[in-house]
Amino acid sequence: MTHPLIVGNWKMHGDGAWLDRVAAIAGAVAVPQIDVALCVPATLIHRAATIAPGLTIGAQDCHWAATGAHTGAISAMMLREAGAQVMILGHSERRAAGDDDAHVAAKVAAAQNAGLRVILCVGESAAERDDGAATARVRAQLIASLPERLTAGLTIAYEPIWAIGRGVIPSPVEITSVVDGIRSVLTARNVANARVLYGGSVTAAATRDLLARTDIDGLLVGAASLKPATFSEIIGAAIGLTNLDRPKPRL
Ligand SMILES: O=C[C@H](O)COP(=O)(O)O
Repeated sequence: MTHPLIVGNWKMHGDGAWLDRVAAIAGAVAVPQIDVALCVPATLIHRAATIAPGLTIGAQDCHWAATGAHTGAISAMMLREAGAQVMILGHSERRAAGDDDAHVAAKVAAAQNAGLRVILCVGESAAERDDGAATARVRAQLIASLPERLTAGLTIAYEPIWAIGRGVIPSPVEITSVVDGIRSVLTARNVANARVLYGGSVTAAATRDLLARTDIDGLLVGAASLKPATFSEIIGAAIGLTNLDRPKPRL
């Protein structure tokens, strides 16, 4: 039986008052048959990891250098020391803010060197989808976003940019094509055991259909992770599916 991985991404939401939400989410995941991570703003990582030791706390970005004159930046090792165990990298919102594939690859290397498990995001734009180029685009982006040396603990999140925060989810055929493309890249890089997540407008209602697919190992959840009740519903739906016969345990 595969353990689905559900990752919440709070993006730039949350202050100290939100630690109650962290505690509530931690309470919903105290079961062994599912992996849940919550990627909070950097300012909350230490406090979240302290109050919810049973919940995997993650970061959302890092600098690619281990140390140096980079005013305002935070290294992967600093985030790990604060309590992060996983790191989202290459999110389309970071790419839109200036990260290119080479930056992302360097950050993946930095995070892995710091001992963090990486959730590497890839996804096509609306125009690329309309051109029928989604799979080719995502494959190319993934190839260019992977560093030369990879260690274990890599997860890829397929997040079509046009589906993020829009209330739309790609068709099963579209997801199959892109996820197959992602897995072919991973196989070529000898990381075929990596998990592949889907992200983009995930809701509790959509969770069952998405996780019933055998090619998706979990979900990256944005807006629906902000409210513990909603996120717990998603987690609950995922737990309910762990009794299904999912043939390919990964990780
Ligand atoms: O990292 C999460 C994604 O950007 C999805 O966000 P969303 O669930 O609000 O569409």
